[in-house]
Parts: sequence; structure tokens; C-alpha cells
Amino acid sequence: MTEKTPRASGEEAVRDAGTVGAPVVLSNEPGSFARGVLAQRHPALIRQVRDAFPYGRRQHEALDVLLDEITNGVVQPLAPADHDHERWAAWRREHFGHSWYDAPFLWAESYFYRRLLGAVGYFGTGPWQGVDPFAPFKQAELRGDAVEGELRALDALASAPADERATALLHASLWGNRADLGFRVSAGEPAVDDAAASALVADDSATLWQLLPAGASATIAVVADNAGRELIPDLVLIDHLLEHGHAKRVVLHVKPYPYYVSDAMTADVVDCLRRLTEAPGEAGRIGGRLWKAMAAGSLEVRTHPFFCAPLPYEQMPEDLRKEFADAALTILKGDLNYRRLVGDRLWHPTVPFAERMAYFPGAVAALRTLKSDVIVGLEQGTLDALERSGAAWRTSGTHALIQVRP
Ligand SMILES: O=P(O)(O)OC[C@@]1(O)O[C@H](CO)[C@@H](O)[C@@H]1O
Repeated sequence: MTEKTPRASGEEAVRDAGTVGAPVVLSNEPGSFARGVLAQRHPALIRQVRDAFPYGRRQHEALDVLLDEITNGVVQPLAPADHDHERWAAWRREHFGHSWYDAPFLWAESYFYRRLLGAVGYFGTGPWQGVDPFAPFKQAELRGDAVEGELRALDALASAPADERATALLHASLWGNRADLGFRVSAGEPAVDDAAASALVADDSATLWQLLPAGASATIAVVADNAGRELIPDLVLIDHLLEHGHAKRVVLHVKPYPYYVSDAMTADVVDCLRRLTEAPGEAGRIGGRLWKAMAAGSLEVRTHPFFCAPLPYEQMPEDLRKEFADAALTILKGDLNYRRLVGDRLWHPTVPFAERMAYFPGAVAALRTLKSDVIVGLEQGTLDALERSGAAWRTSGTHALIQVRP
């Protein structure tokens, strides 16, 4: 990867980024990761979605209009009749009529997905209503060899000591985030377990386990990211937390509608649970336990419109704030959740995670592979080594982090 990554170093940058607020990530810098997403990933996605369904003329025309708009035009508002017209206008109407590239990266990406769903009739009243345009990719992944192999590997893990198993499952959930389908649109298939390239740039896992002592009757909130290859290990980890008494109840938060290609919705949870229950051996046993946990209420799936909002978690609504306040720990999965958690800004990488998390209503953990420019909470020595490596460590998905604020 040769894209430009922002470089900020020295005490001045720390002071500016930490106290005044760092610059918001925009997509208008030539050669930047964000620009590449808008200029290459989004048109490629329109092509992929168009090819994946036998859409009618209406959808093809709407996709043509969207492609032209994101390539040559300015951001258009939703139609007044759209159910969320007002909501999106409130979420920064000032970007309408201006270049997609000048809007904050987070806003532009989120709005692109909303518009893509609109173009294929997801929110309409016609026959394509509620048809997930990303479902074929998610389903292919779930049926693929990689998932098959990962499920089989659970047999060997079943007899491992509990703490070894816990670490392995936490890491599987973490690295599962590398498998997101949107990432593959532009980066190609990520290298599988390339130990040399894969590395944890921050690891607060000891703190995470301290927050979840066995036998505590805790509720844990898990804010999911991608379906398929990420959600399966998330569910396996959830089973471990419930089975070993780290939690009495887990609330799994998913997206209310398709988002960022592979983000999980309730339908994806069902598909993953079915995939698990139909598997032989340990995977099948885990699936069976989780299926029962859903019925018993010890595993609950929830969703909220805020999960598809182009806003930082700092602006979360009161009901979600209360939900997270009541949890012994909230675990947020993935890159997009991380961007929203710490703020989609070019923070100096050594700004402490705890400082950025001061607003969060309870204990919080981020499990994320690095797939965008945003990062906080690094030790200076770690940052120096990463910068010296010359690799695109911020965006290539080869590095990951476990950051926790008790
Ligand atoms: O949240 P996820 O699934 O880990 O990652 C989402 C992602 O692929 O989308 C963005 C670019 O489109 C990046 O922030 C990130 O790489």
C-alpha cells in the first residue's frame, strides 16, 4: 500500500491533538486512505451489488444516478418522502450541495450506504423492500472453506485449559474483524495468519479479564461489527463468557439495516447460529447452547438506529447511554465502531485511550484490526517502531488492538 498516512509526532502535536481536538478525517486529501475509499471502494461496491442481483430497470437507473453523483456531482439530499429525510437533514444538512470529498469521511461513507440502500429499493414499498444487497457476499462467506476450517478448529480447543481457551477465543474474535468484506473490495484477500505481519499494537486483555471475574452475575454488552467470519467467533466468545460464568447475560447489539457491506443484522445472527448448530462437534454444541440462551434470555439481540448514525458515540442517545452504563463491560468490535468511539479524527497516536473514553458511561473495550487512519493509546516506543517499519500499519489490517478503559 502506498497511500499517505498522516504523521504527527512531537510534543506539540500531542498537546494540540489532546486538548484542542484533532482534525476531522476528510476524504479530500489526494493519496489518502479516505479518498481511496470514496473514489475506488464505493464505485466498486456499486458494481458488485449491481452484478449480484437480477435488479430491474428502476434499480439500475438509480444505481447509475448514484454512481454519477459520487463520481462527478455533489451530495444530494434524500427525497422529502423518505422515512429518514428529516433524520439525515438533522445529521448535518450542510453537506448537501457540496462535494462528497469535503464532508467528514465518516459522514460521507455512512450516507453513501444509506443512498445505496435507497437505490436498490431497500426502504421502498416494492418487491425489493428489505432485501439485503450484501446478503450474497455474506452467505458465500458463511459457506466458505475458511469458516469450515475455523469451526473444525474448535474441536481441538474444547479440551484446552479454560484460560488458554479464553485467550484463543478472544483473539479469534479480534482477528475475525480482519475478514470484513468491504475491506476486501479494495485490499484483496487479507493474508491469513501471517504471523510476521500480524501484531497487537496495544493489549489490555488482562484488564478485560479482570473486569469479568468468573461467577459475577454481570451483563456484558457486545456491539457487533461484521457478519459471517467475524460474527461466528464473536458468538463463540459469547458462549465462553456465559458458560464460564464471566457473564450471566450478554446483549448483542446489531445494525438495524445493511451497512458497510458486511455489518451484522439480526438476520445474520440467525444465519450464524444456524451455521453453528448444523456443524458437527464442538461448533454444533456451541450453536445449540447459544440457541437455548436466546430462548432463556441470557443472550439477547438488540438494535438501535444510532448504530447506523454518522455520529461519534460521544453523542449517543440517552437510552443507549443507560444501556452501556448498566453493563459490567461494553465490548465494541471493529474499525468503524472504533472510529466512532474515539472520534474520527487524526488524534496523535499517543493520546491515552482512557482520556478519549472519559465520556463513556461504563467500562469499555475496543477489539479492532487497524483499517483506517484513526488510532489512539499507543506507547511512544510502539509508534516509533511502527513508523520505522514503513508499512501501511494504520490501514492494512495487519495490526490489531485490545484497548480497555475500566
Ligand atoms: O468496521 P470494520 O468492518 O472493521 O471496518 C470498516 C472498514 O472496512 O470500513 C472503512 C472504510 O470503508 C474503514 O474504516 C474500515 O476499514
